[in-house]
Amino acid sequence: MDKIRIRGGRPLRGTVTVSGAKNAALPLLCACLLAPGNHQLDNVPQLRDIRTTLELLGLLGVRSRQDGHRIELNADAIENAEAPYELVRTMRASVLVLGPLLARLGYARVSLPGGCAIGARPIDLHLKGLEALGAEIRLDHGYVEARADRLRGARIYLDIPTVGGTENLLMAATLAEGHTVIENAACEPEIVDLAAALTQMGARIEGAGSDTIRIDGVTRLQPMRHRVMADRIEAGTFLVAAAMTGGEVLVQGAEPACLDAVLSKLRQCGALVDCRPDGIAVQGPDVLAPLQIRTGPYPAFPTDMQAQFMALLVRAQGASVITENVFENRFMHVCELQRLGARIRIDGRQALIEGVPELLGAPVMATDLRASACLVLAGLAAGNTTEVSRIYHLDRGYERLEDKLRQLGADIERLPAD
Ligand SMILES: CC(=O)N[C@H]1[C@@H](OP(=O)(O)OP(=O)(O)OC[C@H]2O[C@@H](n3ccc(=O)[nH]c3=O)[C@H](O)[C@@H]2O)O[C@H](CO)[C@@H](O)[C@@H]1O
Ligand SMILES: C=C(OP(=O)(O)O)C(=O)O
Repeated sequence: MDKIRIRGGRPLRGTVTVSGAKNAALPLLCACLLAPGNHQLDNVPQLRDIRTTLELLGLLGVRSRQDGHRIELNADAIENAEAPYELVRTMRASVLVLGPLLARLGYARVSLPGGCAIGARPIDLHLKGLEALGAEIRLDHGYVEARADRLRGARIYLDIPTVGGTENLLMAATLAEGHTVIENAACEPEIVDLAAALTQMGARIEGAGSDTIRIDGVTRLQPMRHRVMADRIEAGTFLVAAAMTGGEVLVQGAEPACLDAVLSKLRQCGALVDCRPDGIAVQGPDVLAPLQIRTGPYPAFPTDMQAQFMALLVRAQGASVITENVFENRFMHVCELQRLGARIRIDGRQALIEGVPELLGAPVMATDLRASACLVLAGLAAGNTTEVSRIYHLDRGYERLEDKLRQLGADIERLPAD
């Protein structure tokens, strides 16, 4: 398995360009199942999760061609409605084929994704919502089997504003008969991006980005042509990297409007943040101030940035508290940060971080996507050498992270498996 080796202690400087958002591209690719014809998606990041999704869509009968960051897909013939365990277990977002398959074919069989490192992550709300739309759902040997001759519009209240659940139901409702209202919907920018693409396909949607989404079903949709939004989490990761190394970086293409909570915390820790027409520039402070962070559904502070901020706060001057409200087990990076000398105590959903003046490099192991990013960032700020193993997690969600960091002056290299 590949590793990343970092020799830390260099401030990052320069310009880096943000890629398309993984979490927008995945539902957009699944949305292609809704309409026959030739779809085109631009600004798709080159990531392992994207390759897995294309493999899954291929199994279902979608033909695709990738040219750099453009993907063309043809969804004329959906021959198969089954998403197998082997693929779903490697990428939970595969469950996003459920709504579109059901809406288009009236049937879908999708493996239950199961838990993952950061939490149990059930899909009960996706299933309840589809049942409200008239689907008959059966669980059979770890698979969800869903059937409906034609979905019918309904009023759906989500107990939790689930991102994937909102996306699955939004896609399904576009082809349902009549009016659907999703209440307590997730408001994440990726949902706005998906709704924009669906609207361009002919769907009738109002309120995406708010907690109430209204959909008037149509009988057919046209293929999409869409440019995937910029990745706000990748952008945030570079901003944190610059701030914690005392560097100065412009993240080109970053959208400040999607990053309010993150930018506010960067300013509170002492960084200078400048939102410019071409992106966001950040200059790190000499001394990092401690922070109180509480993660939550958008527009609150994103759980996907929690681990990266912890890497920053371990060197702040004073005590910080991070409360993780979205996932019950998203502190797996803590014991690895401790190997570098961090002083962190976990108390339930809270991490209490006592800043230390310096970290010292060590071998560490990545456990999930953002934990990997956190360890790479910590390695950039630590003295000596840090080696991060199991970086396949990183490749799920960051496009050429080590190349982009090297371009900013980091001493970082990928070591191929022995
Ligand atoms: C591909 C993608 O976009 N992934 C993002 C998406 O994941 P994902 O869509 O899986 O996250 P959800 O918003 O669904 O999960 C939020 C919380 O709701 C719970 N829940 C969810 C669905 C359900 O049916 N029942 C239930 O209890 C989950 O266990 C979790 O505790 O949003 C998360 C929260 O911003 C991000 O961390 C992920 O990066
Ligand atoms: C948790 C994440 O992704 P996924 O939902 O694909 O596991 C993430 O992007 O941080």
